[in-house]
Amino acid sequence: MGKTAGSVWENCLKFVEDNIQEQAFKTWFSPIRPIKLNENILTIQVPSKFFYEWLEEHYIKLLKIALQKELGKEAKLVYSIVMDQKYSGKDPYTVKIPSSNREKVQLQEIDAPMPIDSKKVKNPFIIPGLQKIKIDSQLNTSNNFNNFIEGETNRLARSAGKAVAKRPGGTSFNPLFIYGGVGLGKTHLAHAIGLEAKENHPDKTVLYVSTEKFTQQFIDAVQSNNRNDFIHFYQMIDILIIDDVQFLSGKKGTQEAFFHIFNHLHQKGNQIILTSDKPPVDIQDMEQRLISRFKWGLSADLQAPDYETRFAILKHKVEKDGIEIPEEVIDHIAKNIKSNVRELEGSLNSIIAQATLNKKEITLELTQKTLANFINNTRKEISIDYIQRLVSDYFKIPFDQIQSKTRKRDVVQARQLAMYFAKKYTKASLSSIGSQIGNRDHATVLHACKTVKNLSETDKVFRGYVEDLNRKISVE
Ligand SMILES: Nc1ncnc2c1ncn2[C@@H]1O[C@H](COP(=O)(O)OP(=O)(O)OP(=O)(O)O)[C@@H](O)[C@H]1O
Repeated sequence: MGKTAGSVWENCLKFVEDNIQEQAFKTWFSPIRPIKLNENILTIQVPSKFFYEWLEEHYIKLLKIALQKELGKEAKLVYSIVMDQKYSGKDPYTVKIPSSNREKVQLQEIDAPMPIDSKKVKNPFIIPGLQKIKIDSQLNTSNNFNNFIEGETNRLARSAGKAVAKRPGGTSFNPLFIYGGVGLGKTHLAHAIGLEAKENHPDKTVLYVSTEKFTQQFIDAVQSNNRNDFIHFYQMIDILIIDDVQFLSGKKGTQEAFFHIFNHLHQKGNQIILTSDKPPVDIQDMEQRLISRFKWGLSADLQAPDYETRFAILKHKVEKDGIEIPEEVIDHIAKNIKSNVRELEGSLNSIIAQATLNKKEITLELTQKTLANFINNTRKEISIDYIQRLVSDYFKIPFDQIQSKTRKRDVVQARQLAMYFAKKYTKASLSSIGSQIGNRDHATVLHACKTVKNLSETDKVFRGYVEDLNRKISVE
């Protein structure tokens, strides 16, 4: 009977087994599947790129001897990476991706196996048949460095991002942890780093994913028994960008999977970029081992832009869009809209819209009027009712419980927070706040405000609640 891929590989394994430790053999050789024999060329399937690199580094000489014993001096080896451990037997060049990723990340086709041209093969043993997996990086090209305006408040994060894009994995900024409040440019910067890294290193795989999507993919993978495939997939990425990691909070399973991915990538010197709305230590319900890893590299914050940066951002935007606006208008917006860049852009857009709709010129007067409306509109929804609903939603405590007389500890705490924020964000009097939140008197409201203040100073977890809620309310 003629030789088959199976019989050749079986004999190779016997030889390898006699020459290495049992444990190493089990780890590195048992998962390999022989898939094709074409004259003196054997194709084997390995479960990941990492796996292939390990074989190359540690066992290639042994493999060569083993294979030459079977197929003669001209023996050659081709690797095929198949994510799904169970090789389907249909098409050796198909990289199987967990269905969750296939749909959501839109992992694309792999490179077709390179034609085997022995004259071009540099390594006389290995045929360059290793498939490279192409993935869609999910990067938004409009969020690049060219239109990310530099200023005092983002300088460190921006230059760290630039350094990472130049030498991904090669700086001590691994992971690069970018944090800051809403609308301050975390996502924009993360995309910019990814885009520039891709441009500098076209051979590297870059992937941007939001934590929400990552979590959903993980849930899908678990449900379809593809947990390992999910982890292997992410372990292949050279530059992994995960946005809003604070949303991993409380998600134990996803945190665990991410821990394995993080360790693997970090160990290999692959770059990890994370964004969050708060610094690592302030993320609640996050495994300590992850928090400590987040701090391994560089944590850089983005703060609310100062006047000069706000001015420069507005100026850049109008110039880019080819809109003529007097400098005093830009100055007026930059002086009045201070909270974040999203709001800054929003206010500029409403001024442009007003002028266009009414066929008017953009003047200081029109700007003042529009801005007054804009500020009113963005603040309009902050009513006591709105605050109560937000608090009820945040703590998952039914609205009517907050309104009730119950003295249950968590409800009391939620009620006190609602009172505190009602005092902070509305013009209502203490007694009016009390009557709208559980029909209490003004002394109760006063007591609630003091309690919240005191607890924020002494209790870190509680302070986290206050900051989270504050952020949520002030965005609206
Ligand atoms: N330095 C900057 N220069 C130019 N545009 C900026 C800058 N910072 C932020 N922006 C713009 O502001 C808007 C909000 O930024 P982005 O979405 O990146 O914020 P974020 O911090 O990720 O917010 P969130 O916490 O809501 O996710 C985007 O349109 C972004 O392009």
